[in-house]
Amino acid sequence: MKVNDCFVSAPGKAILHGEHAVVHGKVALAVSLNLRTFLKLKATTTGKVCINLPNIDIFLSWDLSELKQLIPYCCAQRVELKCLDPELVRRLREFVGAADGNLDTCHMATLAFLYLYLSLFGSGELPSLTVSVWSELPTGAGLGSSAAYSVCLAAALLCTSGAITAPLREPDHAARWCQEDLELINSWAFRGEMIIHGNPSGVDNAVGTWGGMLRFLAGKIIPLSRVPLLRILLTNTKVPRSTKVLVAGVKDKINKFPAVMTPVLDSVDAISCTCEKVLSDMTSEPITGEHYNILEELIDINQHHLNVLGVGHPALDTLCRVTLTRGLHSKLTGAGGGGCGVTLLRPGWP
Ligand SMILES: Nc1ncnc2c1ncn2[C@@H]1O[C@H](COP(=O)(O)OP(=O)(O)OP(=O)(O)O)[C@@H](O)[C@H]1O
Ligand SMILES: C[C@@](O)(CCO)CC(=O)[O-]
Ligand SMILES: [Mg+2]
Repeated sequence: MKVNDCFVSAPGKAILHGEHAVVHGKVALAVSLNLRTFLKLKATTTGKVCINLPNIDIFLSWDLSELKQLIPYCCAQRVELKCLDPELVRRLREFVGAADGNLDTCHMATLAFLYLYLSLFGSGELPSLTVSVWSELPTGAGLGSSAAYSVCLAAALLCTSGAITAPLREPDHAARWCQEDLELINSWAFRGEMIIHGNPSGVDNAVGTWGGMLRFLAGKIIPLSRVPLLRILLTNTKVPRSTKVLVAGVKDKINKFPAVMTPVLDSVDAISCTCEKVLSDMTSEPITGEHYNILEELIDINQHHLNVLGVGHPALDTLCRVTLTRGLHSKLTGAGGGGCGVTLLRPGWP
């Protein structure tokens, strides 16, 4: 099968408030970054599928004949948006040598690629192609690298399979898909995230798909257009961590102490809603120091909550302490446990 070449990109994100709580049905506020992941898909005649992932040192190729062996297991049922095909996941784990569940998060990227490739092409002829993905985002540092990767894979493979059309180029050369195509991309990116994360809320792939700033609640995505210009400093502690492990740890804590943890999640929800209200006020009335005082206090309270949820790290504590000596307020962003923090900069700072 001969397919067209394709080049796509997707942004990373920062979460202002609501990480972890959003997995448990609470509100999150997130914004896209001008750091992107890029994917180039090239049609080949080698009879192979090759994947080059230089950021995580993975370079693999398979003969189409090997992959065809997996087809009878992948297209029997149309799986629902919110769940993976468990039989295909099991077969793929076996295929990549991780049947015992022993797969590091880097190799989850391979599994996510194969899952999407076989799900989208399994009912027809498998195309021979080479996919290369590279990113400006640090991998596994809280800036949505897994979601940007999954969005790129979903967009390129859907485009190549003919499920969505190649986007029309606008005069400024920024190509855009229609809403329906974006929803399809988002739903397949969510499956990629399910493989890499285990139990994602969907907020990261939503920002990676639509960009801009949005409010996310239980799968519902509301773009926020009335927001003031905020200056946010990103700091990478360079402490490695895995979102999958951190999300599972929070779930365990909630199961162990439901009466203790539920109010914490409710409070994070209220922080997101209060922050959203203040941001909206800042677009309809003159911005004052009081607006910033509230935003800073919300950041401090949320950072304490995230420590209570068990996703802090001494390096993040240091970030908060050091920035506070300059009068600035910081919190972790994304899954925490290391990775990146955000610091709100007041206008005119320093
Ligand atoms: N450029 C990339 N190439 C290949 N795989 C990637 C790339 N970026 C991310 N990944 C996949 O995503 C995993 C990291 O995802 P993880 O969710 O733990 O961190 P994150 O998405 O950067 O942070 P967060 O989820 O907190 O925003 C990597 O181990 C790899 O499987
Ligand atoms: C920790 C988390 O809330 C955000 C990771 O960027 C996980 C998720 O929402 O899927
Ligand atoms: Mg992630």
